[in-house]
This record gives sequence, C-alpha cells and structure tokens, in this order.
Amino acid sequence: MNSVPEAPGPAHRTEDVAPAQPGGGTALAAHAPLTALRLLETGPRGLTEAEAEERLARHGENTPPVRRTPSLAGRLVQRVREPFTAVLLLLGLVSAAIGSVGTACVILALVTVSCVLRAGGELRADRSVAGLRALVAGTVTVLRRRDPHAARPDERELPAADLVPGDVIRLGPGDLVPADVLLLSSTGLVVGQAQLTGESGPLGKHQASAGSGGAGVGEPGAGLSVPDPATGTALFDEPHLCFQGSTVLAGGGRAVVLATGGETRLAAGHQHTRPRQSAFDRALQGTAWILVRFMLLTPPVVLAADAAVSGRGVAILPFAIAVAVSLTPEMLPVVVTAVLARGAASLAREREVIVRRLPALHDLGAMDVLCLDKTGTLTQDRPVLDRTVNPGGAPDAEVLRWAARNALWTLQLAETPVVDTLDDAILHAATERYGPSCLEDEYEGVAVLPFDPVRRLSTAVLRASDRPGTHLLVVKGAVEAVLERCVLAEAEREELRRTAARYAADGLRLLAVATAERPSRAGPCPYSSADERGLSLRGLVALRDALAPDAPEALRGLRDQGVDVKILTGDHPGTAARVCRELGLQPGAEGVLTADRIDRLADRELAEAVGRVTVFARCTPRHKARVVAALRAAGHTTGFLGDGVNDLAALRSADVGLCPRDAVPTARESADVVLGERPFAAVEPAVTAGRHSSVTLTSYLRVALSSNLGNAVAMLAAALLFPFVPMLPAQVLVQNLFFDAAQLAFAFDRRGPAELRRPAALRPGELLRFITGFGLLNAAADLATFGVLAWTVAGAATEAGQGLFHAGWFTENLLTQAMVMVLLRSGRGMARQRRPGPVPLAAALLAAVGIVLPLTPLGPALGMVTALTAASYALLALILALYGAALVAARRRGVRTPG
Ligand SMILES: Nc1ncnc2c1ncn2[C@@H]1O[C@H](COP(=O)(O)OP(=O)(O)OP(=O)(O)O)[C@@H](O)[C@H]1O
Ligand SMILES: [Mg+2]
Repeated sequence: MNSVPEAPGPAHRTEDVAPAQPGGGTALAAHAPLTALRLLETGPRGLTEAEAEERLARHGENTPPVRRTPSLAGRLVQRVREPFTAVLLLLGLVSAAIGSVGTACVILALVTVSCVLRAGGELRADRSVAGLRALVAGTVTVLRRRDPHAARPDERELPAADLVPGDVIRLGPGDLVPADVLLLSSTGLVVGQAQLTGESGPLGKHQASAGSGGAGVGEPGAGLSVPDPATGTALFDEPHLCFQGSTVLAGGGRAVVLATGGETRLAAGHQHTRPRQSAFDRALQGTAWILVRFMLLTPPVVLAADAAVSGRGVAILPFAIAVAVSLTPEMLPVVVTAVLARGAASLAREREVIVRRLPALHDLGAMDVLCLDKTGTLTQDRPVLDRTVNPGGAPDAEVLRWAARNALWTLQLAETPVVDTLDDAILHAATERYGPSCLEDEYEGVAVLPFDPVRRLSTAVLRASDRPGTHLLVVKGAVEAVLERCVLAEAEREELRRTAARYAADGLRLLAVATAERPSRAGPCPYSSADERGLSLRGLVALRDALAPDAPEALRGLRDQGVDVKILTGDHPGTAARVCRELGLQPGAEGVLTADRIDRLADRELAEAVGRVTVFARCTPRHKARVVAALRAAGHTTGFLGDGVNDLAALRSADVGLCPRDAVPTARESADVVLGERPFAAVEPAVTAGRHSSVTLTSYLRVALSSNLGNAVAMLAAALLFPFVPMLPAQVLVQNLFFDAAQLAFAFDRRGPAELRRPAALRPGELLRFITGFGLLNAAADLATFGVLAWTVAGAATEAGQGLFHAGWFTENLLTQAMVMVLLRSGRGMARQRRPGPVPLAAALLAAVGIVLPLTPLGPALGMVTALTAASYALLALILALYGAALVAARRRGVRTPG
C-alpha cells in the first residue's frame, strides 16, 4: 500500500475544531474530537509505541467476534443442537426411559462418534487454511510515534489485531473499519453498515464539529460509555462514529480508536447478518428436515398400526425406536464435512486457495455462470496514458495538466491511505512528460470531493494565487457523467459521445476533464456534488490497461467446463465490448447491456434478459448485484469474481463470491473463496474441486438415504404383517452401525474426470425422487427376502425358527446395502476406473461382515442361528441377483447421477 504524505490541512481538520469549553457542559463537548482524544489519553498524532504496547497488554488483541474460531468444545455444543443429533438423543432418552439400556448406549455411541469425527474434520480444515489466513488478514494504517518527543508520527501498516484504544488510524475505500472509532477528519467518507444494522444503503459519515450532538466517550479505553439508545441502531446513525464491521465504500478519513476486541458494538452482539444460506445449505437442510419428520413419526405410527393389527403394545417400542434410528443418516454431517474439508485442504495446499465458508465449495461445483468484474480482475489495473485530446479531438497537453491537478490534490487532500490507480497513472504521465515540478504552479488545493462509483466523478477545488475571491472546480470522471454536467449544445455532446465511443472501441479507458469557476466559499465542507454542474469541458484522457495474461486461457477452460462467463463492469460499454472480444468471448446478439437499460427492466424481465447478454457496462455496485440476483432468479448457480469496493454487493448476492488475494480488504471479507496471487491459475482447479465434492456428496446421499428408507419401510411392513419382528432391535442397530462405518469411505472417494466435466449440483427435488424410487425398490427386495425366509424356514414363528430368520435377513440386508453402495455410487464413466476406490472396498468389507458375523459367537449373542438350507441360500442369491439387475436397469432407464 502506498501511503500519502501528511495533508497540508484542508478547512475541516482536527486542529480547527475548537476544544471543549471548560465547564461548558462536558456532555455536549465530549463529542468533539479533541475531548475524545483527551479522554482517551492520546492526541491527533497517535500513541507512542510504548503506550500502544502497554494498552495491547491491558485490552488484549483486537479480534472481531465473527472471526474467532470456535474451540473443540464449542463445536461439540453446536453439533448437539443440530436436528439429527437432537432427535437421536431424544430417541436415546425414550429408550433409557423404557428400559432399553442397550439401545440407549448404541445411540449415545453413534452420536458421540459422529460429533467427534465431524468436529475433528472441521478443526483440520481450519488448520489447513490457518497459515494462508495470515496472508489475507486485515491490516490497518496506523499513526504511531517512536517516542513521546517525536515530532511526526510514522504511518505504519499493522495487523488489525494489534490495534488499541487511542490509536489514530486512516481509512480509505475498500477498508474494513477495524474497531469502533470516532472520526477526527474526513473527506467524502461513505460507509456500509449492513453487517451491523441490516440496512445495506450507503451512509455518509463526517467528524463532529465542536459541541454537536452525538455519543460521548467515557474512561480512557473503556469504549463507548453511552448507554445504547433503546432503538439499538440510533447509535449507528451517528455521523461521527464508525463501527467495527462496517465497510468504507468511498472517501476516507482519520479516526481515533474508541473500542477494540470484545468491547466493540459488534462484539456486544450487534450483528445483523445471519450466516448466509447457500444453495447447498438449503438443499441439505430441506432433505434433513424431511428425514427428521420421518424419524419422529416412525415410533408413534408403528405403535398405532401395531395396536390396530396385533396389539403388542409398548413391547414393540424398542423395535420402533431402532427403526427410527436406522432411518437416520448419522454419518451425513461427518461425510459432508469431511468431503468439503478435504477439498478445501487440498486447494489450500496445492493452489493457495482459501475456502472461507466450506459449503461454498459445493456451490463452486454447482456454478454454471461466473460473472467477472473487468478492471483489476480481467485487466491488470495498471493503466498507462495513451493520449489526451481537446473537445475538438486534437491532441492537447493542457488536458493532462488539468487531470493531473485533480489527481494531485485528490491525493493530497483526500484522507485515503491508498492511491487510486487512475490518479497514479495520470500523475506518473504528467511528471514524466513535463518534469517533476510541472504542477508547482499558481494553483493550490482547497478541498476535494473524492471519487465514488455511483457518481463516477472526482472533483478538486483549487485556489489560484492570482485570482483571489474565486475557486476553480476541476472535475474528472466517466465521459457520460462529465458530459451531462457540461454546458454544451446537444449536437456537440452527441459528437463527443461518438468520439469517446471510437476510442473505447479501441479498448481504451476514458476520462473526461472539465472545469468551472465559482466565487470562493468558506466553511468546513464548502462544496457538494450539487456543485458539479455547468462545467466547461477541457478534453478527454485515454489510458490503456492490459489484460491479465492468463485470463483468456482460463476463460476458455471455464467455458469448456460448462461455465458461462459474463463481464460486469463500471466502465464504458465500448471498452467492455472490446475487452470481451480480446478475451475470446462473443458479446452476443443483444450487445452490451448498460445500466440505464437495466434500470428500465423489471426484475422478471431482467431475469429473462440476463441469460442472453455477456457484457454489462456502466454498472454501479447496485447494478452488479441486481444482475447477479437476476441470474440466480433465472435458476443459475451464480459465482462472482471481483476485487474492488464496487464489487462488494455482487460478491454478497452471488451463490459463491470469489476474489483474488490482492483484492481490497472488504472484498476479501465478503468473498467465500479467496484465490491465490494469480487468480486465474486457481479458478479452474477450484471449480473442479467443488465438483468433486458435489458429485461425491450427491452419490453418498443417494446411497445412504435410499437404503435407509428402503430398510425402514420393509421392516415396518414386515412387523405389521407378521406376529414377530423381522429383526431384533439390537440386530437393527448393529447392522446400522456397520453400514454407517462403511459409508465413511465416501469421505475418501475418488472421481473420474468424465464426472467433473459439467456443473454438479445437489438438487433436493431430484434427490427425493431418487431416494423414493430406489428406496421402494430396496423395500421390495427386502420384502421378497422376507417372503422367501418365511416360506423356507420351518417354524419361523417359533423361537428357534426366528433365530434362523433373523440371521438370514441380517446377511441379505448387508449384502443388498453393499450392492447399493457399488451400483448407485458411480456416475457415467466410472466403470473405466481401473483401481477399485475406497467405496467398493468398504462395500466388500460390509458384505463380508454380513456373511461372517452370524457365524461367529457374536451371531448367537445377538439372537441369530445359522442353519439355513441350501434351498434358502439359493433363493436368497436369486433375489440378490434380481435386485442387482433391477438396480442397473433402473439406473439406465432414468435417474442419472451427475457427471
Ligand atoms: N479516480 C477516478 N477519478 C475519476 N473517474 C474515475 C476514477 N476511477 C474511475 N473513474 C471513472 O468511473 C468509472 C467507473 O469506475 P468503477 O470503479 O465503478 O469501475 P471500473 O473500474 O471502470 O470497472 P470495474 O467495474 O470493471 O472494476 C470508470 O470507468 C471511470 O470512467
Ligand atoms: Mg474493479
């Protein structure tokens, strides 16, 4: 980050604010910056290093509550509150209450294993990105002095965690407000406070003048001591206070830190953003809730049905509970976390990609449209001056001088710690052509209205030494924005727009420069955007910004993988269209859709139009977010890749937000996935990793849920048809335990490239159809088994006969489940894999357990007797073969797995 030299003191700086009147009502005066500084035992030049160190020891690190990672115990508590776990524990309690201690123990063991495995998986995932997190951790520009006698403070970039109350910091566009602060001075500062108040609109902030209303400060470093107003949000509207968790959208300022770490409003629970629910979260939760309802319904339904049919009363309850437990995919959270965590860990290790929200990995795999911001993402954002022309189109050096004066004074007077790249390029070109002292002339800056992406203008107010009593406004900005504020005949304006379009079609970035003379005004904030009118045009500045070298190839790769690419930019439509072609994309028959046309479309019309358009230009942050929302409304899983403060809203409204590592801090905070230093090298591997997770999870869910459902239905039907239960509760639970263990293999599943060629999403509707269809098929096979056993086992109704019966069904059940694991797992192209992966291996083990366990001493212990006749075995084998054939046929006929 470049830092800006100390500003020469515009009208509204701290030093100009009158100190509190002695005895003049501290309650009022406490709001003035100087009072705040005094109460915090600091000054406008910040703390000394020694003071800061002492305060850091006293107040602790400044870590925002949202970023603290929960401990293992914390994670376990979170798990227990989840629906599956809660229902399982409830079933366990009921079992204990009716005396089925064994069942209660098995349930407890299942819950414990599942919680521990999952919490461990999350912890591992966190650790794998912990090292990378330091690379993207927020830093702050802080003013600190080496010792109390140092005349000037040093401006330093410190980790936000090192901030202490009393520190003086600088804020600029794209910064995350790192603590609760009070503004000392500001220029055109606009913040977003959605995270705190839930209101996404931008809010202007400026320092309080002496004696103005607002909140006070109390003891040094005690944070905001004023009681929170009843409404809770009124404090957030105070113009002179900015709060941790807000984002700087435009302008900049200097501020003193009031509260850090646990003492901020954010830490006090003022957080409005609910954890975002992605497509994946919704799909998974929807499915989970359906299962939970089934589980809760099972025991009462069994009791009622049994009462109607055979009247065994509460004696049937342990069996009913065991069935409800076997219906639960206990390992679902474990497998989901493990699959996502493994994907995230390998991306972190191999590509330096940080997945900040694990479910985003699935959404990345499901993504079928990726929107990209142009400047800084597709281009290098290292603009170089190409030419300057006057309104007549002739080369004109004076235009560059005016643009450079605007840039120079913006740099000097705006409080932002980072230099705008366009301003930097203009200053660089001017000093290169006319020497370093070219701008030491009669003009001196008085005030600035810094650039913001909605106005698309930046204005410097200058005073000429030879023209007392007048001010000169130098305005530069997007061509359309400047032209509409210039005094021009309509024909002239139209001609200038055409000239601009010609340059833009050549791929140049354009700025127009205009000036206006005004009688001078005094006061702390003498000019506003309303004054940017009646301008006279000085000319156009054209700059060239090269493409990111690996962008074209990466975009081609994405399109080959079935991801549609769109460009959303604040730039001129001509420049955008040209960049689009250079990237090998076709702008499409409808051409470029500009913001003014987007404004004329209703949400529904926009959702229809977005699919056909590739380039969207002159977008403000709101337009970018609207286009993304429209794509989602049209049914696309939409990603957004951007790096700037004008991309924040879109990053948040996308299914998955991505940003390069060098994006502005707020963008990194809003993104789900932070790519490495060369973002395009990582995009494709990240998408592939996402698809891997998505395909694996979908196939796991299909296998687990259809088997569980089939088994539960078959057992319930059998229990009602026969005077005895088809499996003893202990047998149900043991076979469930083995099936769960085998399914853990999905966490290590491998996928062939053929399955990863297209976007892969988990669709709840499709999943439910699949598990109902295959669940019923499974139930049919189970019932056929039941029939065969009842027919071939002599005296199935007697005690000894039941042992045979149970053993037969136990084996058959595990064998069918093993078969389902193999046959329903694979997508197309899987058969060609040579080495058997972990899932077929686990299935083989499961089958072996099914055959061997009844023969071991455990068999009789669980109430199984193995002396089936050869005829029984032959018939069971036949059922198995028929079931396998039916599975394969059903897979062929209809329901395809993704890939
Ligand atoms: N510092 C500046 N001073 C004056 N005008 C500017 C400045 N920066 C940008 N502009 C103008 O405002 C327009 C919009 O800028 P914005 O930052 O919203 O998007 P962008 O950088 O052009 O593109 P993208 O959205 O792809 O990042 C620019 O195209 C340019 O014409
Ligand atoms: Mg940008």
